[in-house]
Amino acid sequence: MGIERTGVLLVNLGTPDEPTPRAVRRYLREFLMDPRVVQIPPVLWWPILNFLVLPFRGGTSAEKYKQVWTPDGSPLRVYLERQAQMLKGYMGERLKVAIPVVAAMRYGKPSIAAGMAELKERNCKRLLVLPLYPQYSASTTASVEDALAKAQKYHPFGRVHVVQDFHDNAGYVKAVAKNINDYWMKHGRPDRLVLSFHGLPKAMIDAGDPYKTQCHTSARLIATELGWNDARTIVTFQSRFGKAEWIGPATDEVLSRLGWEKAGRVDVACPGFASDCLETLEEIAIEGRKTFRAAGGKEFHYIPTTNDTPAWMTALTAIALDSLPLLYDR
Ligand SMILES: C=CC1=C(C)c2cc3[nH]c(cc4nc(cc5[nH]c(cc1n2)c(C)c5CCC(=O)O)C(CCC(=O)O)=C4C)c(C)c3C=C
Ligand SMILES: [Fe+2]
Ligand SMILES: [Fe+2]
Repeated sequence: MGIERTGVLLVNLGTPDEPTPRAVRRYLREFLMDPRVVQIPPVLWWPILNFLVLPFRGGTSAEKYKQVWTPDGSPLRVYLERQAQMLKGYMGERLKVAIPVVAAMRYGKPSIAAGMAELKERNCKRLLVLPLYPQYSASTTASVEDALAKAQKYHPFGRVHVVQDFHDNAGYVKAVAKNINDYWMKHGRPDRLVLSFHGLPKAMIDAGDPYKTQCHTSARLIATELGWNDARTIVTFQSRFGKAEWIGPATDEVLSRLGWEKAGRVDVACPGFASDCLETLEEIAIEGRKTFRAAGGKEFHYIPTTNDTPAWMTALTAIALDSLPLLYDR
């Protein structure tokens, strides 16, 4: 069987349908009941989540989502849909055959099962899955695999290949570095560059998750590409959730210290996110700036992620094309 019967599923984490406490609770309930994400036995965790976490977090989180919501919806979903459209166009140009590309979310809508159903309807027999997580984690990549395995029962494909990560892919590294450099060409260079990745509970790393090592490798490669692989570049981890110990150093603590030390201009980029979302636009661009300035820092810049920039879409196309031969008959 050739390439023409292959469909591509472009997957990201998921986001609420609306910036309301109800919609946010619904989304967080699905997300935080995933045993790959919260590894507390469900009988203990379910009441904690539903009676202690969601009643409060639903409201505070909805307020945060309101600050970044666009007229077309949540930034994560808007970018995912644009990325899927562009990937389809770029792949079609390179392959000279149009193959379907469908966007899906691990939590919320459009679901992975719905994406698979759509590709089956379009007569696809094989599936290339591209999770938009540059660094592998069981909490993200493996969780997408869980959802695929579950949906395979209803929407079976003859063969499925899941891209595991692309943390050291040359196209990814160059696209992130170019994005930062393009920003610097317009706005000048900082004194410090903070590369902030989403955090993870330390226990997951101790259990063998390669995520932290992959983040550090990506950061080193990106900084080297920029000619900044030295003390000016600092790797941090953001978005701590819950009471357990998370990997560090924590982004907010480092921003506080840099402000307090009068370190000069600080730019933050988030190479672990393939598009802007709540965690970059609210937590870094809004809250991170406040933290830095409250500590006495003066100049703070948030550098947007690669989103739908041509360099990133070209790199993503190359990542997809590199994996496609695994789905041909050889
Ligand atoms: C980029 C990779 C991500 C990893 C690894 C990850 C792990 C992880 N996240 C939580 C808890 C939350 N994450 C939330 C939002 C969120 N997380 C990622 C990505 C990763 N998460 C993204 C892209 C987003 C943004 C979604 C959006 O709608 O824009 C949230 C929800 C927001 C909030 O209430 O603060 C939570 C909660 C855990 C526990 C975890 C690892 C175990
Ligand atoms: Fe997260
Ligand atoms: Fe957050």
